Amino acid sequence: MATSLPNLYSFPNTEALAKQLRPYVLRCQHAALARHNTFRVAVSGGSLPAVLAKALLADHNGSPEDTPQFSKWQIFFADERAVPLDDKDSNYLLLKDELLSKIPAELGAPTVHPIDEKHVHDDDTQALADAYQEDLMRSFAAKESVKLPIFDLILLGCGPDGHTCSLFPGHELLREKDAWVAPETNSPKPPPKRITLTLPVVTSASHIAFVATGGGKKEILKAIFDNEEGRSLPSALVNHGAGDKVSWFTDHPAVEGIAFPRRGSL
Ligand SMILES: O=C(O)[C@H](O)[C@@H](O)[C@H](O)[C@H](O)COP(=O)(O)O
Repeated sequence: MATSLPNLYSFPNTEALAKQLRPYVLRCQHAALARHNTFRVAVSGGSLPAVLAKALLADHNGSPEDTPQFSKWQIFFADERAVPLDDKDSNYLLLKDELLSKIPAELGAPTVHPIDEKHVHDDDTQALADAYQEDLMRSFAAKESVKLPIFDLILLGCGPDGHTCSLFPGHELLREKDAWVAPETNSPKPPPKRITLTLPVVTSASHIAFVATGGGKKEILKAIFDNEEGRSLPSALVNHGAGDKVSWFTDHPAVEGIAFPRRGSL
């Protein structure tokens, strides 16, 4: 467990949030490119892709610090539903519609790692998870074997029940220690069959950012940040496991009444 605390940022609205998310992501990009000339990032579904697009596709000033170098990005999915890539429930399709299809040619094209469609209709979702884990192993381990993949950045949402990725409250999967990617066959949020990065992979990332907006998140964020009983919620477990590597990008309605100290800017 980390001894440091997560950073909780709060902004008046999604536009202001996106303006701050941009330099945060680009700082992670520059640090990663300096270290290994590639930027490995994992993204969730839900409302995140739209906010990320707002941040990254905004007008830019052309300086290297303010420019996404998408040709050096490798984009993975923090979780994905067991559906074909053109299904309306696919997180890949969501990201494609919101962001990938709108990247101007001069910013380059990222390498995207979708799930292997040939396993989406298997009765057992394990094969889909295994195939994705093999993709991660090829992408992260190169020649030598690594214990865990270290993402440069993982971008997450937080559900109204405190779930993140497809890690749901009380599910056995929260105790997974060995697998990098695991199946979830009983998701309370439809569709039920999914794959997800596991908690050790999430907390090992260099940077982890949550985006959570709207008054509908107020109760659960209070439980995560202020209440002892919220400690076992999946999003709180990420906070406890990764400490100040975690940054929460919220709007004011989502954190109304929360005692945990907030920061106004990065
Ligand atoms: O595929 C999924 O269902 C998502 O990855 C999921 O984990 C999402 O991030 C949260 O449910 C928050 O969603 P919102 O941002 O839409 O509230």
